[in-house]
Amino acid sequence: MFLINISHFDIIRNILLYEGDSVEVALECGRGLPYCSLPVVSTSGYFIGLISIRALLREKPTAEKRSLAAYIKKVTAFSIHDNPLSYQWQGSEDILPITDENNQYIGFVSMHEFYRILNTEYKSMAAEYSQILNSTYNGIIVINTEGQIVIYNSAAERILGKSRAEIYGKHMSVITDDGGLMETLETGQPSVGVKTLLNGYSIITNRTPLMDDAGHVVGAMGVFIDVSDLDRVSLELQVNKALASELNAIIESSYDGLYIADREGKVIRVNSSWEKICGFSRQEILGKTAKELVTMGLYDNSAALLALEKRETSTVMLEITSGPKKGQRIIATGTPVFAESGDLDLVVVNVRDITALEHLKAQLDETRELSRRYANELNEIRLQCNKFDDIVVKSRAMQKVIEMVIRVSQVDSTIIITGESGVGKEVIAQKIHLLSNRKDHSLIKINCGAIPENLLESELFGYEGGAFTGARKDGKIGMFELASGGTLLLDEIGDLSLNLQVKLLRVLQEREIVRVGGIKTIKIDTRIIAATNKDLVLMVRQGSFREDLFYRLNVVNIKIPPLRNRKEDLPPLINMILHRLNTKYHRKKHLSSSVIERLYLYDWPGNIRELENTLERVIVLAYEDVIQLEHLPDFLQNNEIKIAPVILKNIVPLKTAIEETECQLLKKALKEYGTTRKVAKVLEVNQSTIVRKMQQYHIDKDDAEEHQEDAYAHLLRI
Ligand SMILES: Nc1ncnc2c1ncn2[C@@H]1O[C@H](COP(=O)(O)OP(=O)(O)OP(=O)(O)O)[C@@H](O)[C@H]1O
Repeated sequence: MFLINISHFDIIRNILLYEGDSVEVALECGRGLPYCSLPVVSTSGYFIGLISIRALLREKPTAEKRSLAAYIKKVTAFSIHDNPLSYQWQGSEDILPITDENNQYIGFVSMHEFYRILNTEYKSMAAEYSQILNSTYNGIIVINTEGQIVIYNSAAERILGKSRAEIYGKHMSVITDDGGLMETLETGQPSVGVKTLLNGYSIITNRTPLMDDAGHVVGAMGVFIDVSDLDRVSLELQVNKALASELNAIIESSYDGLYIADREGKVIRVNSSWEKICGFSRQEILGKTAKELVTMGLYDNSAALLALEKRETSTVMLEITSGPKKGQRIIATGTPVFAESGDLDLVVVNVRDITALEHLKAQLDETRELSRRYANELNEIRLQCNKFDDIVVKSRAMQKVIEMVIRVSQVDSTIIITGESGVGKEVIAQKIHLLSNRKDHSLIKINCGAIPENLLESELFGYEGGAFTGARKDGKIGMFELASGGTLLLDEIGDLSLNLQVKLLRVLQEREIVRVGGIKTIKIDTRIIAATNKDLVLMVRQGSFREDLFYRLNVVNIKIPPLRNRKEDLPPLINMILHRLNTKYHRKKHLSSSVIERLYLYDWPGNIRELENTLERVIVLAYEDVIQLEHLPDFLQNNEIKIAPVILKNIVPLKTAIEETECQLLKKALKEYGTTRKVAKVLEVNQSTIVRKMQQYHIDKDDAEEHQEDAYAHLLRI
């Protein structure tokens, strides 16, 4: 392509003249030939010059032979190696002599032939140049000195969005954005690598002025390199780079040690955690195969190897067998990663220091143990709750009592249970005993008020043989000893004589007894629970109960509120007692709603025992299955029952009694009726009086019930 050689031309070799030839020979030789000139060659074959036949013919013929030498025109021959394209023909000769590099004459080419071939060559060159121009990916525009577009290739059409037909020969100004080509034409200055956005394409332009041999600007060429694809690729590259650095950060920041092996098991990547856990640097292992690492004795097993072999996620426990972490136990999981083709691509191995896991396991075990203990305790509480199935614990006041019972049952401290007759003191003492560690031993109850003093002493302490008249010969063991390991309930403790109070105090202090008539002290392991419906504080004040004994007994005081202060317990109590009685007497009795209402309104001064007795009497005596008002005893038939009598237990100043009565009345009414308006209506006073009285007695509507019991205690203490 574009490489033409003169040897490709039709070289005429055998028409020539020698320098010694005469003019006549030359004329003879040139006759009939289509050439005006002929080459003259020396005898040694060098090219000398050209002879113009026409010039010879113009000469007058003479008789003597004339030498050619005078007519030879010196011209430069064309070397066989010269490029015909660069040949500039300036003379009038019609042949071109050809010589070799040593100026040895070869032949000649007719000028006609020379230009014909050159012309053909130029045409094909032009076509090829055009092809090249149009097939180049870069847009090329060439303008002449006038700024007219003379070259405009297909890529330029694509980039500028204008066809060649529209543009060709037009002034560059037809293109809105000329890419600075006119400027190049004007300044003659090239500019390279200017990036612009042209017609939506990202373009780099190179502008070059076109110069002639004299250095004049004869045009300008602009090359527009479309880098839109490049930009896109570079954007993709940036995204991929960011993704890679993100991945890198994730891998590096992983708490688990990670190493990645290729399909041959060769380690291609390792993170810092892996280095830390295993004690090897990445330089030591990168490029080595999983098998080599085991053979080298770094560790004794390989999850990567296993995953490669099995082609599935595999976990192994391994031990580091060399390096600073020698002896470290590790859990490693190898996960194979497959390419879309299904071929195994990579293995990702995740390692974790098992010591941390073991630590976690220990924590888990501890937590499990803790929850097992809690579950047991919960179970225990549930069991304890079941132990209250046979009694009613509905009201908040009774729930508080039971909570206390559960707590005190776990310790051996002395307890005093106080409350009116029939509220359930003995029941509570039994519960404490049954819930305590002493439950497998006896609970012995002794009523201190029911036995004469001298008898009570020997009952409690026992006696030695012959201690007194009528005493057994071999003596008798007392209640303190009998209840050893168990519980002794001293009921009606308020009825204990002062003499026995001293003795009891000693037992409580020393935890030992001396039998009546004996001298030997006997250690006892008996829990003492005392119970009374008397006001021991008052008795202490009056001197009928020893203060020191009172404090000894009063370590824990369980106060059971009277039934009238916990009416929520009444319906379930009625149900429970009815069920028990119906079973006992094989009846199916139930109460009419008016009876239930009447029972609710009654104050039950004899508490639960009174309720039990009343219901038993009704169940036994009534014929009908549904108990009506008329079946109730007289004291319950009274319609005025709603107006509860004020029970006076002690002599107190009138003003105090009135105030306490008012206070109790208000609290009770508030509890039952809720609003001051309703209370005012029931108590038949103004609402403002109720509000004023509440302020006077510092009554908060919510704690009316809570403080009821304390109010009684306060009243009794006066
Ligand atoms: N919460 C309760 N639920 C069901 N029955 C109860 C409850 N409290 C007490 N009782 C029953 O009430 C009756 C009287 O109880 P308990 O003998 O324990 O009272 P007390 O206070 O010891 O009486 P006293 O002072 O007269 O000795 C018993 O039959 C008992 O079973």
